[in-house]
Amino acid sequence: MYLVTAAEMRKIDRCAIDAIGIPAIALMENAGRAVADEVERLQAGAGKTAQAHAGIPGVRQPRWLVLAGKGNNGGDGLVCARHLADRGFEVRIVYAVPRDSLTGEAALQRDIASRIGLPQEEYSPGSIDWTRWDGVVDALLGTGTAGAPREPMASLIREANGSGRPIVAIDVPSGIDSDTGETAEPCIRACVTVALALPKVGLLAYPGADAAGEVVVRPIGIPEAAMKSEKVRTFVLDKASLAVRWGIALPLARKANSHKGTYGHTFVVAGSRGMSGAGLLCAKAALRAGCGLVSRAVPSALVGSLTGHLPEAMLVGVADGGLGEWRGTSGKEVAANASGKQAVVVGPGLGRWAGDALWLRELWSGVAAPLVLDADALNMAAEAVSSGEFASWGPRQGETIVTPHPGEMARLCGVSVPEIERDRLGAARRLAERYGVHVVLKGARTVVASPRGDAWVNTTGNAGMATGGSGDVLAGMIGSLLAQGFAAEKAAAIGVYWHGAAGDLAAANRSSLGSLVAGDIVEAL
Ligand SMILES: NC(=O)C1=CN([C@@H]2O[C@H](COP(=O)(O)OP(=O)(O)OC[C@H]3O[C@@H](n4cnc5c(N)ncnc54)[C@H](O)[C@@H]3O)[C@@H](O)[C@H]2O)[C@H](O)CC1
Ligand SMILES: [K+]
Repeated sequence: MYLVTAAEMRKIDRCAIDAIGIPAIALMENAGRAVADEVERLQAGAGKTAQAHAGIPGVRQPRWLVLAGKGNNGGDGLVCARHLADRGFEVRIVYAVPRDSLTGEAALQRDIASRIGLPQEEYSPGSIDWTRWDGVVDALLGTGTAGAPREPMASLIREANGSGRPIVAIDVPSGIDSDTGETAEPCIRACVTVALALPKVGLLAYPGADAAGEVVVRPIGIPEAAMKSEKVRTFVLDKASLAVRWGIALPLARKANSHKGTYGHTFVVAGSRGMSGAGLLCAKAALRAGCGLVSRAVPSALVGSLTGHLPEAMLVGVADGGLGEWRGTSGKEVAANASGKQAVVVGPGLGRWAGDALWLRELWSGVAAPLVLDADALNMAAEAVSSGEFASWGPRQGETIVTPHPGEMARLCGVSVPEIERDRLGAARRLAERYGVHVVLKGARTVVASPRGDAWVNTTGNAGMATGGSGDVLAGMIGSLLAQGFAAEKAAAIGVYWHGAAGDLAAANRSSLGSLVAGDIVEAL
């Protein structure tokens, strides 16, 4: 499914209205009715509507407040109020603006609401008895939001949040930036957000995702032709998108008539003295993700102690002068060992040493296969970027995937972590386009961005996966998928989705998220 910005939604909307000729008021009617459906569903969960509808004596009507702004989001709210009233709800409309400031379709809906006698008032701080109401519809601000909610709307939002009533937000919770997920102070804290036609980026990206609660996407009658009129390049990374865009489903199919050579050979360059677990997790994840063979390169002094720990993987010792660390090895030799493999993963648990950026450069240009750079390899690359040295590295032969967490991403981009977190999608996209690499920006709602400009926002995973080794597992999985022949964008997207799904499965088997460890994710694959 597409994931859109406010501007993209506006263009799609305009195409449906202006080019195709669907009246705006029809879309608004569908939008308001869809929200009323969700309110009814929520209220039915609370038990009252069903009983009231069944005419059970003594059961009072459900009571909902509709908070309306002056734009089309407010108009959607007024339609919703009308439908709720028709379904037996007691409703009251509270305008956050002077009633006569509504324009266009919203003004029309205001007049309809007046003619059918729906109770309406203009907000004045402190005048609402919130205890009287079962729930609240937030129709204050939608995709036309500019900046933080202004007074008196801001006070109304604070009162609504403080009321403890369930809030159903129309399209987006008022106060979020629909393009980035940034939240203003104040911002509606919804339990359900009904996204109209398509989900907006800010509903998936944190902290907007927290403010949105459960996101329900409802069609409002915008034809597919209008959706396709705008070249949207951002997608929700979920089961449906993988199936629709690429025909991919998990578990990945395997041919009956196949052998280990069919599924490729992953070369893992990871782990060193004191950090050998990173390499183990990475290699094990690669095996569990389905490639035919895994070779694990380690500083040769470690070969003895690591032998037998992961019998399915081969160990390749790289001459290290007896140090057990990568600083004693030659990047050229590592690259030579990688030759003939279908994918190479470099980074987890490497450590850092003087001159390591030059070591990485040998792999950058010496490895022909697709390459995954993670962890310390990213810090080496960041150093090369900031010193200007990276400019001379030139393009690689195979595709490159970088898998930074926000800290590594900030170093790669030469900005602060909050700057990355403010617009994760934008940051990932810019890095991908600038360096011609595929970017996997990790964190809650991992972003996958390709150098062609396409991007995905992941929906799987949980806070239990914020644990040491989780990233090593992901790097190994992506390497494994590359080795199996998936192009970089697919390998990254499938890897990210699957890693999160495995984490969710692993979490379901534990009583607390905090007790999840990276090895559980590997086992859940
Ligand atoms: N997706 C669709 O095809 C449809 C969406 N609909 C709904 O329309 C809104 C977008 O409506 P729009 O009129 O463009 O903007 P808003 O309603 O979000 O509000 C704009 C309104 O509010 C004022 N304003 C802006 N920022 C602030 C602020 N920070 N504080 C106070 N006031 C602010 C501004 O002056 C504007 O007048 C979309 O989200 C859907 O809900 C259609 O109804 C159906 C088709
Ligand atoms: K809203």
